[in-house]
Amino acid sequence: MGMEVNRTTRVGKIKYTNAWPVFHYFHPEKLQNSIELVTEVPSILNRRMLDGSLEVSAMSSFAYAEGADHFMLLPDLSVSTDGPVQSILLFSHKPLEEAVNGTIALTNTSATSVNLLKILVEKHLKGNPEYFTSEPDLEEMMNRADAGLLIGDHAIKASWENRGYYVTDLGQLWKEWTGCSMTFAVWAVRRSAVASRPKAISEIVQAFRSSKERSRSNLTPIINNAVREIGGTEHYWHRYFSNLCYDFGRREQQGLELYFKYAHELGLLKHEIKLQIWSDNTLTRVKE
Ligand SMILES: C=C(O[C@@H]1C=C(C(=O)O)C=C[C@H]1O)C(=O)O
Repeated sequence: MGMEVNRTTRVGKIKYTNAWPVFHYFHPEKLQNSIELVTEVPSILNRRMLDGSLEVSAMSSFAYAEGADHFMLLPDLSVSTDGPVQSILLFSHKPLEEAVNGTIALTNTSATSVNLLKILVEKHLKGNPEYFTSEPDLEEMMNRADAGLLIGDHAIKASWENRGYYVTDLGQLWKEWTGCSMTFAVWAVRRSAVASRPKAISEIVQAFRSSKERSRSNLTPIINNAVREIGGTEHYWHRYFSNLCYDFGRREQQGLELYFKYAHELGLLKHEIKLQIWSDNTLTRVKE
């Protein structure tokens, strides 16, 4: 067939610091294919991937599963932790065991973490709370609820303020309960884009992977940006970024599969999910 038409590919970037290493050296203007970068909180990127107004995005792993028929995962990319994450935090007035039978406010910026909380509460802690969705404003949440869930930089900033709340790190609780790692974000591509612009997708995947590798070899520029834009100390951000895993290997995939299995058992996901990962020869298979 003829040449691929160079249409603009819309790519979503997570607004939170946790995704920075994969985006720090991702420079759309240096790529051959035309790219428009959209920076938003995860819940908005999720919606735009589902409605087709983005072709490629970092997004909530839970939202990938909801739209798995339309998506493929990009290889070797995720935001995961094998234990505490420091930025997925449930703040509560009372100890966790009591809070899980009260009222819980959920940030409207997340998909993975709100469902992770539901899994942990129902399956592990045997709680039965009432949930409501809220703007990510801790004070507002704690005025109205027994506990509040924040993610990303909202959680990080709240954790620095220490208002005497109990704090539960969901990455840590998941690890204690299952022994598994947890994948909060994945990078996905719409299948329609795999078919219509394979070269652009290849180039984008390469650019993400090389940004990740470059960031890994020297975190200093990213740490400095975080101190300047969010606050906190170099020491804090060094620990934060070194603790996050940006790969998507066997261990991360197993943890995510378990999360999807539990989500399906609780009726949070309609279908069982099989991870489908894009590769450079995906197109030949899609065409068959
Ligand atoms: C580690 C984090 O993971 C984020 C959590 C997400 C979610 O809960 O849906 C989505 C994307 C991730 O970047 C975080 O926000 O702190």
